[in-house]
Amino acid sequence: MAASRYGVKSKTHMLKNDNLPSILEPAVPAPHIAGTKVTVTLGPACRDVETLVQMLEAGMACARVDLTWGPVEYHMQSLKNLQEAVKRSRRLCAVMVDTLGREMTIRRTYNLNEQGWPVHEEPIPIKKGQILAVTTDVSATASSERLPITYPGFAAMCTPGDTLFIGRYLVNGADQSSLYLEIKEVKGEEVMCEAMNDAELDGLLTVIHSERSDDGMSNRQTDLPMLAQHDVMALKQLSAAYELDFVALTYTCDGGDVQEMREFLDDIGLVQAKIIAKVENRQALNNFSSIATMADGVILSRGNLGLDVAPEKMALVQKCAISRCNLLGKPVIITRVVDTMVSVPRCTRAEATDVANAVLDGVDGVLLGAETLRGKYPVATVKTVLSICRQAEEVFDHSYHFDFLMSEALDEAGYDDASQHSGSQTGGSPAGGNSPNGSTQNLAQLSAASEAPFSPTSISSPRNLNLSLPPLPRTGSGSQARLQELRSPGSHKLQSSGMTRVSSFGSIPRTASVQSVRAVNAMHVSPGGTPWLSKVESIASTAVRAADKIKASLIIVYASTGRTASLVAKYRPNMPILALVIPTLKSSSLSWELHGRSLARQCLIMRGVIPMLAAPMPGDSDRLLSDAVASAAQRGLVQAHDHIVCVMSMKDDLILKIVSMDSLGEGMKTTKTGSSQDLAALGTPGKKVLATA
Ligand SMILES: Nc1ncnc2c1ncn2[C@@H]1O[C@H](COP(=O)(O)OP(=O)(O)O)[C@@H](O)[C@H]1O
Ligand SMILES: C=C(OP(=O)(O)O)C(=O)O
Repeated sequence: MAASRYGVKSKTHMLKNDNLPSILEPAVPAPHIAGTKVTVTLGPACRDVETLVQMLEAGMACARVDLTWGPVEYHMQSLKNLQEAVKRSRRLCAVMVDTLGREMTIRRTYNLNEQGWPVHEEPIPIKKGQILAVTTDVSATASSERLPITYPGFAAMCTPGDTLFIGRYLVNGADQSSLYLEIKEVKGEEVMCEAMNDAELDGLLTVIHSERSDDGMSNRQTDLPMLAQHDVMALKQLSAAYELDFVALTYTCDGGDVQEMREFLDDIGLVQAKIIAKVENRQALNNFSSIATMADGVILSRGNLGLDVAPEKMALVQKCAISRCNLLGKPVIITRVVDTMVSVPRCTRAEATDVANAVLDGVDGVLLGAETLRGKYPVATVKTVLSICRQAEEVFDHSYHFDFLMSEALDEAGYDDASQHSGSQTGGSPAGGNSPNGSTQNLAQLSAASEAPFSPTSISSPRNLNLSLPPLPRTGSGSQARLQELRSPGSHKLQSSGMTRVSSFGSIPRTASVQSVRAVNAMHVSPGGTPWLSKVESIASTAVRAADKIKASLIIVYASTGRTASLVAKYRPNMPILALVIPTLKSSSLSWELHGRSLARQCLIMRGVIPMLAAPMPGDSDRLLSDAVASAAQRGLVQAHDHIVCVMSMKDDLILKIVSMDSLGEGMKTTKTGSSQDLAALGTPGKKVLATA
């Protein structure tokens, strides 16, 4: 089980319960929301206040507005409605803004309907076998013969033999509005293509280019700007009016993109917003380790990914990517779960199995797209997905997951005590990180099309997950320059800082050095060959182990950045995690602001985490905890005599504390001295402090 510098073990599904009759019993209706979180795309089908209230009550944790489509005024109104629904339902909901970024679309005229949502006129019919041009000629009108594309550099991206997919925004790829094309010739600004199927092109048409070649991919997508001008304007406008918790980075190419995005968000004052990197093509899979390391979370855009990756590789890519995110402790979300529910009230068996398998794989959440944007059953979709998740969580083998993480012990490199181990390690494993004999498969290899050499047996090898961190400089140079252009003149922070700025969500701080980030791959084995953990992660994992051993009903984690809470969530305890967010006072120019609400909402995307915002300036420490416990009892999270494991601090030391519920189940049992019950470590009641960080 020891970790290897050649890669880490892949995780297989282990069911805690394989008794069929008992599996058929309904999942105990949980008083809290399922551990796995649902993000909903707001659009015409669901953005009225009443539907939003129903989706919140059904368990929606996060709402996404997507700048790819719809005017910013439309999204402003959606967020206004959401605010009202949150107030009415008294439920927390995180806000995610998704960017247009490198997305390419076909230029078509449209009108705005009375709600301000764009509607196109007649669909464009295409016949299988016909030749048509995708053109960069801006004067062209969209027709069956010529389709003008938004990206001026498009023709330079294309080579005969490449394939194109043109489909309605958020389509499933199998409906009438999905067109597959093969590029035959590139003539100046006209890319001549043959249609592979009949289609009726309707709505906003997105274009996905897939290179024919697997080796030596040109990665020309990198030349597209990382953010569109529209994104920059919209992010500024939306953030002036609403608190934005997450920004989704479309078509992330590598970790460098995430760094640039962080710089940009900080520059426009969105310092609290977390970055969720969207992994949508093979290039992103090639650079997956750097993306997952730098970002606060990852969305596996399975629709787009599925167009660039051979079908037989998709499941393997998904499992591999989820496993890596789990090892890094980064929230990971998948898309395209129940496409069928766009038009019918019940998902297919394959979709239901897919959702459950993703939960067993270790996913944190699912993102609903067309299902809620334009689907007929948005509320039923949220309910269906969450009940599948809840049922799968019942059989998720938490101990196996815990042991898997422990055996690999991949930790947050470059943070606190990590650096002391790095010296003797960084030279040991090359940045490419594959085994010397080349036996390790990495994500890039898994994603290669079927004609590339690939041994199907190798995926079952325990040494298949190579967590190598690819070099930071990327293959293209376009986006960095363009982002500089988008910023105010004279801003050269990126070049001058000399530091790699990365995510701090439960893992690596923004100011970690390039070396420490690169050392991620090398540092999960100590010089002596024994896996090791940072102190915080050691406490977080110990809390999960302790909670398991004493059969606690709840883990309470005090939170100010969310790092400790996310490390506890990483170990996927068998019980909910209450993240008790302690608000902090921060000065901004002349005024003081209370911070904490955004973190509470951001905790909503972590599997198993239920955020609770503590009162500002809470009184004494014991009171704070007993109030939190009483509140957890009111929410049905704990009952009489239950145990609760708490991760908190005392002076500057991080400690574990185990408290018990009173016999009425209303609050915490207190000791004779009136303070909370004994501290305990791994079932050793009465022992004080356990570890410090
Ligand atoms: N026993 C306690 N009483 C009061 N406040 C506490 C106690 N333990 C922790 N806190 C507060 O909770 C917050 C948790 O911070 P920290 O442990 O750094 O979490 P994170 O990993 O989220 O940054 C801090 O503001 C800390 O002061
Ligand atoms: C790109 C997305 O996902 P998919 O690739 O699954 O359509 C999305 O939902 O924004």
